Amino acid sequence: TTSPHVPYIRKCLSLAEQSPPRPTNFRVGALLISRKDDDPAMADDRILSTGYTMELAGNTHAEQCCFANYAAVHQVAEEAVPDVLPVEPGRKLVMYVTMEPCGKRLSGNAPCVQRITRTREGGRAGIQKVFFGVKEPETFVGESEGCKVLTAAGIEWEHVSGLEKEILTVATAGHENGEEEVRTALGDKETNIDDI
Ligand SMILES: Nc1nc(=O)c(N)c(NC[C@H](O)[C@H](O)[C@H](O)COP(=O)(O)O)[nH]1
Ligand SMILES: [Zn+2]
Repeated sequence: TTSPHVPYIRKCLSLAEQSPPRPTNFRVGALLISRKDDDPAMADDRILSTGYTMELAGNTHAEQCCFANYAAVHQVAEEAVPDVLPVEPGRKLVMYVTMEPCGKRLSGNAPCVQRITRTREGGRAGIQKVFFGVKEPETFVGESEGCKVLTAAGIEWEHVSGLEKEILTVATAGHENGEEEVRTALGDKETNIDDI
């Protein structure tokens, strides 16, 4: 059976498809959701914001745009998002992203895990769980650190499997040899000698 989270990842994928292809990053989509506790059918979910890579001006990431869009609606700067996220008894905040939030960026800009963990500063509940459809490939920063940082901040995360190939194909559409990158990331190592 497929995970009930797949439709959310698919929605993030449709966001990612709106991202302008670039060789220097991945095309990613993100959703910020308010979820009722003990609602396994997730029937009472509220989508608070969406974002995709380079949706907003500059070298912006999907999660960054998701927060910035929410901030704009609440007339604050993106950095002030933690102050305007809803705090409602019996509900929690979760995030869906096609790709594991970045723990490091070659540009040196603030990584998205930092934007996520800071929602919990000052004793706020903030974002409690992050669901993503694929781990970040090693293309830019090698072994991804995102999940480790989330865990260290007490934020749960879950890899929702099933859409890896689609996610990686969209993510690498602007890359020189995206197909090769996808195969490598999927672990389809070249046929090795003893398989012949
Ligand atoms: N989770 C995530 N969401 C995105 O929207 C995005 N573009 C990436 N990409 C991760 C990748 O590691 C960085 O794109 C490179 O490290 C280059 O860094 P910049 O993007 O130029 O800051 N990751
Ligand atoms: Zn990022």
